Amino acid sequence: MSEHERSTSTVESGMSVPANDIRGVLRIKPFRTLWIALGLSSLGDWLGLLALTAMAGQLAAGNYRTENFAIAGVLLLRLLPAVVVGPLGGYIADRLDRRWTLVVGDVIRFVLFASIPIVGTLWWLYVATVLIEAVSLIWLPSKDAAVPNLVPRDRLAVANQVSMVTTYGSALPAALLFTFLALINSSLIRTFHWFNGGSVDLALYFNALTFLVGALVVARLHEVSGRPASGEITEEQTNVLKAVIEGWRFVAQNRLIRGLVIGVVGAFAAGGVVIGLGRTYVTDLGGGAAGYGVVFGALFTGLAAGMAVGPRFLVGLSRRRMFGLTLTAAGLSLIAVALFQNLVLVAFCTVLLGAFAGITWITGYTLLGLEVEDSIRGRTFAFVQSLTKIALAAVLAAAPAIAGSIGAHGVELPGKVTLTYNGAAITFLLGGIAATAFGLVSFRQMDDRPGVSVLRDVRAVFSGHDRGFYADTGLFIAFEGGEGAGKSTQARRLARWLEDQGHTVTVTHEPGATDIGRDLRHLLLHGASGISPRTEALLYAADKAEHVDSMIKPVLAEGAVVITDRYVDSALAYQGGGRDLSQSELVRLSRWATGGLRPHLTVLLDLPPEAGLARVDGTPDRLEREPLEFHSRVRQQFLDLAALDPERYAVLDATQPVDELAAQIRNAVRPLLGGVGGGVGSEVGGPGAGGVDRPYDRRDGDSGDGDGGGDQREDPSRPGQPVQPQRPSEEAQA
Ligand SMILES: Nc1ncnc2c1ncn2[C@@H]1O[C@H](COP(=O)(O)OP(=O)(O)O)[C@@H](O)[C@H]1O
Ligand SMILES: Cc1cn([C@H]2C[C@H](O)[C@@H](COP(=O)(O)OP(=O)(O)O)O2)c(=O)[nH]c1=O
Repeated sequence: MSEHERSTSTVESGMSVPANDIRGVLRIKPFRTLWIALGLSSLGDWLGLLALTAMAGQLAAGNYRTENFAIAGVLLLRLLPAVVVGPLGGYIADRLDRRWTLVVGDVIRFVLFASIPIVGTLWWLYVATVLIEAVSLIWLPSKDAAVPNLVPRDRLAVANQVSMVTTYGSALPAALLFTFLALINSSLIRTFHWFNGGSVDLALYFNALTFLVGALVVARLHEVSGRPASGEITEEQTNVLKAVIEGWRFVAQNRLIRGLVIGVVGAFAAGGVVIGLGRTYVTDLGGGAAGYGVVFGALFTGLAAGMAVGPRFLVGLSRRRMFGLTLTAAGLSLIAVALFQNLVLVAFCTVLLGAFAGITWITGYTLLGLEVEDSIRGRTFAFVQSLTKIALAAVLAAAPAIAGSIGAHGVELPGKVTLTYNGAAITFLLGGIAATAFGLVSFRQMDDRPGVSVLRDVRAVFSGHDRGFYADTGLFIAFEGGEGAGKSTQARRLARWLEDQGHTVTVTHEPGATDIGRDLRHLLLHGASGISPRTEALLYAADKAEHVDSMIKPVLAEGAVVITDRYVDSALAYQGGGRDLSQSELVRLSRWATGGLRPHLTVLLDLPPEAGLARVDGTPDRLEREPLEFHSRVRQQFLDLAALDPERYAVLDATQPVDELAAQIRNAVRPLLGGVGGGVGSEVGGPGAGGVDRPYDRRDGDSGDGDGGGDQREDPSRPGQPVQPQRPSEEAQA
């Protein structure tokens, strides 16, 4: 294990894990049990979707048109109950014992799924699909309502994130499993006479089994028993149609939301076309059930990859631009899927399609969270979610129907080559063109940098130019966090420790470390009330510009350590998360003010704002007087920023005692002190560390370590040599 890894794991295996850490929530046993049940049921759901569409196609086999209508029927029946009677599920779940609802729901779904291949007719497949959906409509709200009782409040957001990732993330293993089961199934049919079922029977039986196991898992979960307190669920259940109608009013008024809604619906429609017609298209290309599994899996691999790496690119590019661009790219990928009549190429383009759609989706969600005004955010979310459901239902139903009515067509190419384009390919093409158009429209609606070339922006992102830079000499550490998190306390503690080891350290803070800064600080914190958010952002930016130029850069140039109490993240969190200013604009403003200088490490001291504000004494300043929701948004924004670049952050639970925190901070800083202590050779710093031309300044005659951590203060291989800075990674150096 490298020094870096060791220090991170020490930090995280601390007694209390930060509230935003997934492991923390999974350590709660009842939640973990419920999570396993959810995982099984989601796996079953996806497997069921694949198997049922495949089976519907088979049962109606023979005619291109009826096959497509049969598939459309299954997809529509799956979605329709949710759209029409969605809230009813919550209402019923409200009146039943939760554990029994979950167990019985799973057992019923087990029986229904197992019955489908046994009965083996199309009409029973439809009836069972509706019944299964109806049960799911009660099962899911019961599950959702159970979670808040199993998890403490501050971990609820992470718990929801885990549930969401599990629900969608299980599509990929389901696709792999489906492919695998389809292959086994065909060899079973060949080998054994008694196994004379259809090519997906095995998948359906397996699927049934996931529900039975899920039932057994939940049966042991006594913690979820009982009925919810009234009102608990109904809050979650918004009436779909009502939300849509009310939502139109906001959409019509707001350019940003209009662009977002158009885009999100476009992305869903593009994805829906692939799901709705994937089965037919793969058959057209000569692939069977296994091929279908591959394409389906490709879509979700792409989605997952896009969601995982997309936000990293976002650091440099305006989110609004990113949104329209990736949607356009998703549309173009769908066009490529339609034109290439080859299964391998189709699978490849489907990965791209999924990746772009994934980035669009996550960007859209982030935009909704960050840039839509607080007062209408809830309604906008409800509106977008309802609309996507309806769009998905419409596309899933319409696409196979359109494909069925188009039928098969050939295209004559010069040289006597005939390309056959069936209804599915042509529908894909139409869907791709529509998604591309949606992407372009929403780009125009939302562009926040008119007149600036898109190519230049994109190039800047890929060259890393826009991401800022890290000083070559010295070590720059920032402390961030809400009011009273303990930043100044810990900054001083760390400085003392570093000085004891012979480093030259400057402790500073924002705002107000320079002469001009002091005046700005006074204006900002104790000046007249009613300062506009933009003015506030500019004044903080002015303070940063002065701070960086006149203090931070000169000290770093001498090779010393700079520890600052607050830096750019404070602006992004307070002015961006707290006020409603655009994140991308603030990123650019801060970058301009600081010349792009970024800390080698940011220590984020995370704690609930109530706790932090309670620690602050004296008359509260202008920002401390802001309401609790303001401070909660600030906290969330800090956590989001840390999540974008985990290597550069140490996120610590600031409710811990001062000494414990100080030790964890030392652990996080130690690997950056190149040449100090062991394990440097295995550090992740890599080549970047070797290129350092200016070592730290280091006083002679080390005094004691002071923390009893047993650290070595010198590189044993280079006694008496000054220490060299190490960087967590090279990637970010511009
Ligand atoms: N880990 C901690 N636990 C309890 N109280 C703390 C802790 N760290 C600091 N404090 C106290 O909280 C108050 C605010 O600490 P300070 O370091 O000034 O926070 P900040 O700089 O983040 O506003 C001080 O009274 C300090 O003694
Ligand atoms: C640096 C910075 C601070 N702030 C806010 C956060 C704090 O409420 C205030 C700084 O006050 P300060 O008293 O230094 O905060 P703390 O004692 O918590 O460290 O300014 C911004 O809003 N934007 C910024 O860019």
